[in-house]
Amino acid sequence: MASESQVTLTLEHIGKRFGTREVLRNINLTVKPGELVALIGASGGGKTTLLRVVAGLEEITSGKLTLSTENGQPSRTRVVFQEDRLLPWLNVINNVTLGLPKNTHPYAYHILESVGLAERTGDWPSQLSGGQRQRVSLARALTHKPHLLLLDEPFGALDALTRGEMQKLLENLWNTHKFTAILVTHDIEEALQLADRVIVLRDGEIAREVVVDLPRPRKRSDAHLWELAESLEKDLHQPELNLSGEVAAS
Ligand SMILES: Nc1ncnc2c1ncn2[C@@H]1O[C@H](COP(=O)(O)OP(=O)(O)OP(=O)(O)O)[C@@H](O)[C@H]1O
Repeated sequence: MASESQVTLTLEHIGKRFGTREVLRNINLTVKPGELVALIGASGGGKTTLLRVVAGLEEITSGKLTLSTENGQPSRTRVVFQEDRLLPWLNVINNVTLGLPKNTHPYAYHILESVGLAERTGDWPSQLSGGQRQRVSLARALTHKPHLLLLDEPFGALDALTRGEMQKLLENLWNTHKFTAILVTHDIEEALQLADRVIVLRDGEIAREVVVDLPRPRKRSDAHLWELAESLEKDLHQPELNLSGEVAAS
C-alpha cells in the first residue's frame, strides 16, 4: 500500500551552527517524490545533523526547508536510527502500534508480516536478534505510512550477512510503499546498491552528487557499480586541501 500522496523535499541554502561551530553550509538539495537518496561522507561531516534538520529535530540557522505533498496534506516523516529504540516493556506489536489508534492494528500486523515477523508479534525486544529488532523499527516507521523515511545508519550495527538481508528488505519495502527516503550510511556499497543518487557531504557542504542510473536489483559484480564505488572511495579519503590547493600537512 503506497502512501496516499508523495512528498518533495527542498533544501535551499541551509546552514546550521552549534554555537560558533558551523556544521552545515549552503546545502541545496531537492529530493523528488519516491526518490531514495544516500548521504555519505567522513565522520563529523554533518550527515546526522542534516537528517535531524530534515526531521525537524534541529532548527536551521539559515536557509529554507520545504516539504510539500502532492495534495497539500501535511507530510508525515519517520526516522529509523542505528539503535532500534524499542521500548523493552512492550512486545513487538505494542511497540509498532504505540500512539496509533486501534483501527491501524491490522495494518501493523500486515507490515510485520512483510518484514518477516508475523510469528514474533508477541515477543519482547529482548527475545529478538539485532536484525529482527531493526525489522521492528522499520515496521514501526512504516505503520505510520510516512511520506518521507529518514534512515540514520540503520544497519550500521549489524553483521555483514544480516546487513545484506536488511538492504534487500529495505529495497522491497521501498518498491512497495513508494516513500521518499534519505539514507545516511558509511557503506559506499550500500549507498550504491540502494540509492538513486549518492550525495557526498564534506565539512558540512555537498562535495559531490552521483546519479546511480542502474536497474534494480543491482548486481554487486556490475562493472559500472565498481567504478562508481572506487571513485567515491577516493572522494571520501581525499586529504583536506588548503586554500592554495596544496595538501595540508597532517
Ligand atoms: N548537539 C550538538 N552540539 C554541538 N555540536 C554538535 C552537535 N551535534 C553535532 N555536532 C557537531 O556537528 C558536527 C557534525 O556532526 P554529525 O553527527 O552531523 O556528523 P556525521 O557526518 O553524522 O558523523 P558520523 O559519521 O561520525 O556519525 C560534528 O563536529 C559534531 O561534533
